Amino acid sequence: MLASLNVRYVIAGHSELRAQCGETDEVVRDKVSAIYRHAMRPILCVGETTAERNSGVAERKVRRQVASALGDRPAELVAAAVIAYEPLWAIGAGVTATPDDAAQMCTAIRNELGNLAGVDAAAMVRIQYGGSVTAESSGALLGAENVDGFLVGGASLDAEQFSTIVTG
Ligand SMILES: O=C[C@H](O)COP(=O)(O)O
Repeated sequence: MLASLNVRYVIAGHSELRAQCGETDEVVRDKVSAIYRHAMRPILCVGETTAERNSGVAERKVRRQVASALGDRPAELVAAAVIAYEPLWAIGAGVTATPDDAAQMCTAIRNELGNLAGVDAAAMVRIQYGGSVTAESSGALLGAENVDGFLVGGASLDAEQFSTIVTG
């Protein structure tokens, strides 16, 4: 149905669905398969909880989410994916990851994509940051290594602010 409406991008693995609707890594992989099967592109959401960050397993968790959804797929499909790194502690929280934190995780994601599909495919993947992005924080975050754009939530409800994020 989405494909027949000319939808091009579909979100999979959003943290709320993972947390509240039992969307496991296996379900996310199946969703991503369905998205590709219908010639659309997945926006794969990944991210860690506060507890996972504090206990030092954040990067391992996020890499596992990426590998589970995109591993063993043709490089051209991996290249067509968008990854949204959305740390759960930042979503709708008014707390934004620092540019350094975002860069560190987005670089780890790019490296994992390189392991899965090669550096050329990995370089083509758009990696977004999501989590309390505002017009004030967007400039510095966009300057962070391997942050290619944003998945904006609350700030998109304010036309002026969203416009500032889009135009820079
Ligand atoms: O899914 C959540 C959004 O992408 C991020 O929402 P937020 O910008 O309100 O934190």
